Amino acid sequence: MRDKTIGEVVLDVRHIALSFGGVKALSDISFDVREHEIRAIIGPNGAGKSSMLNCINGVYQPQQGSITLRGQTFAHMNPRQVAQMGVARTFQNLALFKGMSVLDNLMSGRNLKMRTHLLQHLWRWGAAEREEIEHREKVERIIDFLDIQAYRKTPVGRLPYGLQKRVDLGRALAMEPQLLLLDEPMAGMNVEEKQDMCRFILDVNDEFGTTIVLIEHDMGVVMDISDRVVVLDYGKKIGDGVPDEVRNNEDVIRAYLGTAH
Ligand SMILES: Nc1ncnc2c1ncn2[C@@H]1O[C@H](COP(=O)(O)OP(=O)(O)OP(=O)(O)O)[C@@H](O)[C@H]1O
Repeated sequence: MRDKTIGEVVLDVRHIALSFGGVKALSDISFDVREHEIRAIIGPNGAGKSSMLNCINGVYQPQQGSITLRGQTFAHMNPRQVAQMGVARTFQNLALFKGMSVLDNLMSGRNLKMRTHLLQHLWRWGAAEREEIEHREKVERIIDFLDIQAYRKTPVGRLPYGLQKRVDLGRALAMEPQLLLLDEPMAGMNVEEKQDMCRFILDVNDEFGTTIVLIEHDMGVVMDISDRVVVLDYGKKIGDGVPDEVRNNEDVIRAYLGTAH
């Protein structure tokens, strides 16, 4: 494990329950995430991982439980409010504008950070221009960091899937998040692309100090990079701890042997 300092609890999930009609997607789920951690949520298909992430970023409203983000507890917060609290997210099926360039997609990630609005643009050209330059500089830094300079003008839809996932990570990073939620960032990638993505996740964590919650159904991929792992199965938490504890947990072994993973 790398040498790094794990801090205070920044996200505290308590007794979350979520149902869709008769389907219990999540039952009494509790776990916490500490500053600077890479925290994985793993589990077989349908275990409730995406539902959990959707509760954290305000897309789903759980019927029970609470989520505390940097000391602020919320029952009903919408995704925009959560984003304004410094939480960014990538999506399993990508949330990119396929016809737009890499650069413009990354600029779209800075929307929340833009202070000057249309009216101000009309009255205060200078301020708006300065702000635009500042945003572009931030985005250019992310482009360098993710090593995608060669594609900055390319429409995202023309890029191979692995690179599109990297751009989606860049769009989330453009929000300068304190907490980054990654929804299966390695899904659908070949081995080399997975290694690259692991490297970028570790670098984001190291260089920006970003706390990361990562969901994945492939246990092997996340074990090397995660500080602690929560395991869900059929909406219940069956394991929680450092990778070695989770690897040797009998309930976890049983859940994974019972599936095709
Ligand atoms: N919007 C929804 N409406 C109805 N049922 C849902 C909805 N979202 C999730 N579910 C159900 O909740 C359960 C958990 O699904 P979820 O997508 O959270 O699991 P997952 O662990 O992310 O699975 P996967 O690895 O396949 O993405 C499943 O039974 C799923 O069918």
